[in-house]
Amino acid sequence: MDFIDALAGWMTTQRWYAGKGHQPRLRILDAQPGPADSMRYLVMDDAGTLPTLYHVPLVLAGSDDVADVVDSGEGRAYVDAARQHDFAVGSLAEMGVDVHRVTGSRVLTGEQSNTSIVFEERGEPTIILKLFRTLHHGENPDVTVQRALSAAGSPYIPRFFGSQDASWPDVGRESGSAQGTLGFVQEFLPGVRDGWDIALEAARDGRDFTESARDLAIAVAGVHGALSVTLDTTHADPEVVAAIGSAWRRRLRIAASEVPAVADRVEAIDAVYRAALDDPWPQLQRIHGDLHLGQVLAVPGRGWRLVDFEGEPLRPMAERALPDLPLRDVAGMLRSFDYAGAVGGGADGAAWAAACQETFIDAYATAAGSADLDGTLLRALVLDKAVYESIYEARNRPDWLAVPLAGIDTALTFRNAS
Ligand SMILES: Nc1ncnc2c1ncn2[C@@H]1O[C@H](COP(=O)(O)OP(=O)(O)O)[C@@H](O)[C@H]1O
Ligand SMILES: O=P(O)(O)O[C@H]1O[C@H](CO)[C@@H](O[C@H]2O[C@H](CO)[C@@H](O)[C@H](O)[C@H]2O)[C@H](O)[C@H]1O
Repeated sequence: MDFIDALAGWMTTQRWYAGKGHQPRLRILDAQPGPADSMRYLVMDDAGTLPTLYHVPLVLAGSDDVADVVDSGEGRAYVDAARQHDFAVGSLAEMGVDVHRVTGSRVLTGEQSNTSIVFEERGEPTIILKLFRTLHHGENPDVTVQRALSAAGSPYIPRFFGSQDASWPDVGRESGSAQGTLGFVQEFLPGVRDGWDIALEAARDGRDFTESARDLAIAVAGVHGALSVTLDTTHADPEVVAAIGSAWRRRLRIAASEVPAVADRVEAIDAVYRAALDDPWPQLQRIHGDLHLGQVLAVPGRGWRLVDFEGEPLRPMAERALPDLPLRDVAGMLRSFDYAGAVGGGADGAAWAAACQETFIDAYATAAGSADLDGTLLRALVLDKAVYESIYEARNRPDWLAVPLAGIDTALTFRNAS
């Protein structure tokens, strides 16, 4: 088997491989020397509807009797460099971190669309490096937003330590090359649990979660307030509003073509979009962009922290870096309570979710930093999120498709009643 076939075979087994549902068609766009004798392969997959560029650092091991093998032969093997301590520490140093106190490293396991490595200093986990696996031209929003929040002293995110960019050939650009983010480093928060885990347990047991929902709303509003003063904002000119409206409708068309139940509701959903597009809009600003309970971490004794500001994975990267409506994040959290209520399997999941949603909205409205809560706009954004989720679930977790579909019906019923 040649190298490219072996690479394709290995990549499809990785959680971060985004091309689920098709056979990869790979070509190596570039190979750049990395730390600890590694080679960063920048690998284009042309098989999907849009080409995807993957970041695949590999290192040659002297024996083929090793773990994480990508390709092997003649007693040697290419292995995943991300799982090699020397590569990990070398990358950390390249991102500007003093590595003298680092005593160990390990790759985080779990449902991750990137690869995160946790480092110990004197035996204690203190640093986390997130290696982006898909690369895009332009700085990754995760870096732009977390660096700005950290510099502003926001208490609602982990502290930002550094990042690293790379350039690669791109015949589609006038300059002939593209530049984007390979990864970044931040403070590791020990002993955290993510909000999804905690909420699901509470929903299952029918335990009140409104106090946590209130604290979450305060954290989200605090992040919005800090971002509205630290990064660019845009006036919602008619062209900007029209562009966001087109993105809603583009998404609705994709969902309608993949999910019959959405196709049946296109007109009703579009009526809500029309009303929202006719409303006066607030100033647009940077936001989280894919906020849900899985993106918030509870730090023992210190409250909530938001992570993963990369935006929705199904959205084009250029769109994710634009100023947007803070209510998009509010809508994301409201939908997430709905998910936890539905998936938790408690006696009255719907009532559990409704109590969290009500508390979250009330607390957000009065918290420092919050944006104006326009009901029509919020309803459109809740629908847009549920439409996005219907595509996400149809493609990744068909068993859960009923959750966003029920969310769409609730949002439409609410509109008819008002
Ligand atoms: N600063 C941090 N401290 C502790 N754990 C973290 C930190 N950042 C991320 N994590 C853990 O890693 C998981 C995945 O992080 P995330 O940024 O969402 O990665 P991805 O974009 O690959 O999904 C989080 O759900 C959390 O469990
Ligand atoms: O991979 P990411 O965490 O960036 O986000 C994607 O996957 C999420 C699923 O894990 C998806 O979130 C949806 O499911 C959550 C429960 O697993 C739920 O809390 C969210 O409300 C729901 O949107 C997210 O939309 C997707 O972008």
